[in-house]
Amino acid sequence: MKPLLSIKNLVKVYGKDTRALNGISLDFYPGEFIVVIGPSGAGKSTFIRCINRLVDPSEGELIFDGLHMEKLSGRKLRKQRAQIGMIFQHYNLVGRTNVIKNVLHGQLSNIPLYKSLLGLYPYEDKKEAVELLKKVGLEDQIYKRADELSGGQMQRVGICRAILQRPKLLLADEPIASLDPISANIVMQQLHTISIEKKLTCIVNLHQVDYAKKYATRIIGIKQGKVVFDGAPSQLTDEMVRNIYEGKESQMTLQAGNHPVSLAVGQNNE
Ligand SMILES: Nc1ncnc2c1ncn2[C@@H]1O[C@H](COP(=O)(O)OP(=O)(O)OP(=O)(O)O)[C@@H](O)[C@H]1O
Repeated sequence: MKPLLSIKNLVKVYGKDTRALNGISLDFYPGEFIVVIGPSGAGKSTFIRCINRLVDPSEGELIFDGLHMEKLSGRKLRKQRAQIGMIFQHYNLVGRTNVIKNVLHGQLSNIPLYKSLLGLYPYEDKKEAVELLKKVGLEDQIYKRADELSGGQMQRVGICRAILQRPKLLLADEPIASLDPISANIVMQQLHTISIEKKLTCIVNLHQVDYAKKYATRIIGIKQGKVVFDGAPSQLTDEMVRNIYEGKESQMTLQAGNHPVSLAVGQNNE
């Protein structure tokens, strides 16, 4: 199978010497639900933001759907980025705008500016927006201002907006980090269900290893800007989790699904 996204030797250096990503190479395949875990400051957000070029990589290649993302700019970059949905920790909704309009914003890149300013969204988009909102249990909140919703509800709107964009790849940067446990569970469940229904490839940054094990088809562990685990949830033992979060020398190779993967727990990053 051809990867949807192929990342080669990705490096990100902030300023003079903050090496947030230290040579990451990974292939992601259609339909995978990937969860990225790792300690604070490991480079998870930087990694996910390099993929859609919210952060510009310093070195390396990002081949998404056949195009080199790292080489694109202007209209071409916007067009390619429209194929990648993004869910943010702090939702990034327009607070004063109602729920359905926030969801319809997912289609902004596909309709002329004057139409969006006049609120002239295609009927099909409005229909799908309502269907998505029903799916996440927000059918009664459609005309409510976004800033009147709870955090969990806001994130469910964020999911609908990203899905309405009809992306090939969905990125989620700590989607449940600001939520209480009950809302977090609902959001993860809905994100997972919708991704499967829509046959989306998902890359999700999480701090919660239990959620990673519950939902991921594949877990990537990042530490000090390097991949230190790449495998199926069943292969992630408690000791490996400790190693990812604490640091210990060991090196092994695993087979994750159909993809041969190399696993290096706590490898030396110098
Ligand atoms: N805009 C920036 N300018 C300078 N340094 C940055 C910037 N963003 C991140 N960093 C640094 O890059 C490293 C990786 O940060 P990043 O936010 O990617 O990690 P993370 O794993 O997502 O952490 P967390 O789980 O706490 O969000 C850290 O050392 C961080 O301080």
